[in-house]
Amino acid sequence: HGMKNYGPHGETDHVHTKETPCDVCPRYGRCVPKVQCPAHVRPASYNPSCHLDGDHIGVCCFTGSGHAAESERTSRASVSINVDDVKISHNRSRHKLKEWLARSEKLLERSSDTVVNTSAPSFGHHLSMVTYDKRADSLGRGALMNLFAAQELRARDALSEEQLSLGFAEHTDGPFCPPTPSCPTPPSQFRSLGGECNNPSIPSWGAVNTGFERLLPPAYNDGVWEMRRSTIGITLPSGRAVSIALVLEGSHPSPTHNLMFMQFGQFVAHDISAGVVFGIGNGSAISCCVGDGEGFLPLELQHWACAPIATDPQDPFFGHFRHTCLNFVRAQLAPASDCSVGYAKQMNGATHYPDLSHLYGSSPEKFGSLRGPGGLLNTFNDYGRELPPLTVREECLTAKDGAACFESGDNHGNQLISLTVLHTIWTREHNRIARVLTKLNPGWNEELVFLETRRIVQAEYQHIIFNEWLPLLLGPEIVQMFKLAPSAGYSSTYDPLVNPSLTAEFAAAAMRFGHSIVDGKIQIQSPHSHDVYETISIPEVMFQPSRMRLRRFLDQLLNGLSWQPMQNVDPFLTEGLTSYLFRGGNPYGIDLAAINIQRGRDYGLRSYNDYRRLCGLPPFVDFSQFPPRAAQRLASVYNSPKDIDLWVGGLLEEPVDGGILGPTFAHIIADQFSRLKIGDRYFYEYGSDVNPGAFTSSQLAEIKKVTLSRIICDNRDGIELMAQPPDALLRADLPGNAPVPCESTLIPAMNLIKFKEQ
Ligand code: HEM
Ligand SMILES: [Ca+2]
Repeated sequence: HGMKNYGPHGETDHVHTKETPCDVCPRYGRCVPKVQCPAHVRPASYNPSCHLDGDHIGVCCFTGSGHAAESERTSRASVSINVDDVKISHNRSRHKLKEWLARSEKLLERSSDTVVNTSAPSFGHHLSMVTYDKRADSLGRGALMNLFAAQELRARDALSEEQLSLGFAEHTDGPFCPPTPSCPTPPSQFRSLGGECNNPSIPSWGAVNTGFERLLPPAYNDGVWEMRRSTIGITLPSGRAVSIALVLEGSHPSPTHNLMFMQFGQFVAHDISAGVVFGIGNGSAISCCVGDGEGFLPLELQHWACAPIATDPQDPFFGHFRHTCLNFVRAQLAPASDCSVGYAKQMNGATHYPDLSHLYGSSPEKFGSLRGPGGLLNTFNDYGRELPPLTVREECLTAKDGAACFESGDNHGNQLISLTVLHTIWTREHNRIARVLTKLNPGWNEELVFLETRRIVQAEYQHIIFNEWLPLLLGPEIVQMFKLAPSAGYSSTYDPLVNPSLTAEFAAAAMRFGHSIVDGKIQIQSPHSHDVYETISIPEVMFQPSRMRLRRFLDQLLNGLSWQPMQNVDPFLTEGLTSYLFRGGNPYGIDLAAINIQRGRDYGLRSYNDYRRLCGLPPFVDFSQFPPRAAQRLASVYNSPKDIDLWVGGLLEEPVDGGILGPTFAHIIADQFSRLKIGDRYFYEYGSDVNPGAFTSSQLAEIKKVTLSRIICDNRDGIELMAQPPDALLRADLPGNAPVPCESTLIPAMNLIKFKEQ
């Protein structure tokens, strides 16, 4: 198709290639990929190039391994601010918070206008980002207070723009301090539920309800929280306008990767990244539009978290429904763990680590409701088939009689039926292992069975991410450059100075590449003839997983995910996401592309060019540097190439060798998973020198035999799925990947005997 050469030119140019790279960095500098050294993009920063492993070129970095703002804070002298200024700012921000909460309360009096109807598509959006964790709310309020203090100090010029953006504001504690987690000594052998107590010196790193960090300082219009504007200070084109111009409808199936690659990706995304939107009253969905989108609510009825997306009355889709407003609610903020004031950081409602927090829950309350007797997870026994427990919340978007929605650790497991299938498979894997361990170790109590099982399942899952999913995503070069491949035995890459936290760039843009690989239709195939039994349009099965109760469905869907190709990563998204997302019983849904773009601005992401520079790629100075069609489309909405949103620019790039993503997304994602490896003390590959819950080397060897195909085989119903392709993430029709019986040695299994206590 004509858009294939949509990508930019000269991607491989490196800014520093002119000089000969150093073999050893001077002054204790560390040689890292450019994306891991934000300092190198600042004028006058000295960062000679150097040799990484293989043929890769990195930069000598002198600012440590922190994210942009943090490294600066520790490497420069702190600036102290007048005590009176600080006191005034605290008082004012307390007052302002009261005012804001009162305004929010008042809107409830007009709830028929200001709260989203539970049958509207926007309600599905709300369900995707809601948290029921009460602590999240109180932390969010504290974060707002600290934010007001920052605004106040900035307005009084007590804090410069630079101090703010680089996190210089040390010794300016805000009015709110989040409680410090108390950690056991010696450290627990098991990961905590909420992710705290992982890093020995900063126990809040990576914990649930903490903020996303950043690769580069944010691009808030006021430096604090206002959404980004164009380089010349005018508002950017509406997210919907960009979506119409650049995100097209079309089907381009991947020649190699299957739909399970997509589904596993979303499963991982939900584990590590969960933005939380502001709610109103007792967690209701805020409405910023009249009705379902007939217009903007008058400002006095708009919640302060509203940032609705304007659509043109001539909109090719929403125009038919006379919609001119797409609902959008800004994401909640999290306070800095050291109480400092600064720019807004959005809250992550998941533990940042890949630890199956969306399966087990990340709060004691949630966990308590999921955990069953005997070290098992609770299940719903549906005539002999184990499914996740039915939820008591009203969560099915079209609540027909007999509709079934399920519980999960993160409350978002019903978003798409194939996601619910993965929740089911992993729930069963936990229970499968718990039963074996109970037999092997009759002396263990329930608690120990549970915790040991969880530790093993988390390790299997981490192994699948690093051993199977990432290589197919990033390609061999980038995997090598970022040291992401599993080692032969223990790995020795742990670095306690690395903050594992997710970056805003990863969560609000790069990892959302996944929306491009979604297919609008899921095909349910017969395992024998590959006849298609049923083609399901995805909006039908969003927050509507009732088919899970059909006896043959789970196996059939798993077969379908193996055979059906995913879509390529490109600027094409299915209308199931861009027009009909969460439509429920409505003739229209919402537009995820427009939402992604608006979310990037909500998070203060900088423009695409800035991240190209960070990754060592040349920025675009003129639209004509893009291939003609992309150039024309970009120029039709953006004023300047400097304004392009990261998610849009990233999707326009041609993939890196052996991977499926363009270089900018690939580097942002590689950096993230490298942090999640080298910054996680409990990473499955670390030995007892680092990891308080280390596996013995023979246990680790068993875990490394596990593949996603093994997990699928061991937890299918065995009604229609008898054979499984050895590589679960590649198309079953690829040479060498033809399905084999689940008993085949081509799908190796671990031997749990190594977990029998001596
Ligand atoms: C049909 C499938 C999918 C649906 C319906 C869906 C829907 C959504 C929605 C509604 C959001 C929240 C948007 C916002 O307001 O910011 C979201 C966020 C996100 N999605 Fe998807 N998504 C799907 C598949 C995927 C896949 C396959 C991936 C990755 C491989 C992915 C990665 C993400 C990420 C990283 C976020 C941000 C999460 C956060 O931190 O809030 N999604 N998605
Ligand atoms: Ca997690």
